[in-house]
Amino acid sequence: MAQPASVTEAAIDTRGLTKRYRGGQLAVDGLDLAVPRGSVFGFLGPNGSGKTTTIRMLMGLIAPTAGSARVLGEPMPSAVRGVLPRVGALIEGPALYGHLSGRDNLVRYDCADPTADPRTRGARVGQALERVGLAAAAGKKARAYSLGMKQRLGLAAALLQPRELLVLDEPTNGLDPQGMREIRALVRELAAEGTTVFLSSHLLDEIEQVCTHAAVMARGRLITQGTVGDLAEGVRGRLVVGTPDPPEAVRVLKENGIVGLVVDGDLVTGELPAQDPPDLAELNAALVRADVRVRSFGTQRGSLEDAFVALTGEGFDVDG
Ligand SMILES: Nc1ncnc2c1ncn2[C@@H]1O[C@H](COP(=O)(O)OP(=O)(O)OP(=O)(O)O)[C@@H](O)[C@H]1O
Repeated sequence: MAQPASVTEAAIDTRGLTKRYRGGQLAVDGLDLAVPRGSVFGFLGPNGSGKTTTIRMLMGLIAPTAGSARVLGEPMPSAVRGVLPRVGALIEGPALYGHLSGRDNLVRYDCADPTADPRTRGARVGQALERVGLAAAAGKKARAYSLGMKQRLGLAAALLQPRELLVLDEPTNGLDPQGMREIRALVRELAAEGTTVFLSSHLLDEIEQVCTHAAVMARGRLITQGTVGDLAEGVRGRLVVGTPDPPEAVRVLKENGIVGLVVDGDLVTGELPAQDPPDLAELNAALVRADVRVRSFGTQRGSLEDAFVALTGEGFDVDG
């Protein structure tokens, strides 16, 4: 039997999506994004690269200047009423009532959702609190919550109903390492249950830890997208040689075409040239022939950060 189009299509699909703010700022420029169903998709870029603007267009909060977006197979923003109940979103910090308890914030939120069944409300609120680890603190006023607890409460609000897609804008922003680990564990758990998760982050290691796929943004443009493995693999690894004779090692490696040599203590690292890279066994033999004592010899896999720097020619920690 043929699958309905909404199941076979990508969870998020944009064509030439563009946003120019009224002040003239081109925040998102011709974005073609394809988020496969079932993926944990990292939307990566430094501050100001256009991530939040994209998410706001995807959720129908602002209209694009040009281009189109489909979410769960439906055009946005025109199908926003039908799409939003199928999507859990955590955008720009949850809007909470400080004088209400965590539990009452969720009840209030659920009451405002016309698709939510009031008969199951109590049970669903309890489950969502349990899920994000706030069951014990459910009766506490939200203003007494730490930043991490507020973030988790926002996530609980997104989880009050089963969702096909979760859209999380910088879900670990401002959290301590323990809070970050908890959110990441929860994301993995949700993904394992089949929910597609689209999360933005400016943290490369976070994307490498939880995501199956990623897209990289810089100055409003999509630099690259694909599986995290492929993105990191596109970057050549660095050669790393451990030796008590760094000056001699540098000389021999240079003679054999290794570039960008750096000495750090007894470690010598360098880049393998893209054209005609030397055979690693031959390289090792050349070091030994020149009486360079070699303690360790190998290549280090390229990281997503290396990929970003290689693709944009700039460091990742750019403040917007
Ligand atoms: N309402 C607005 N009016 C005018 N310009 C805006 C508006 N919102 C964002 N911008 C600008 O658009 C660009 C992209 O901003 P956006 O918030 O989408 O980036 P981001 O990648 O989400 O960064 P951050 O992580 O800091 O939120 C920035 O240069 C920003 O200053």
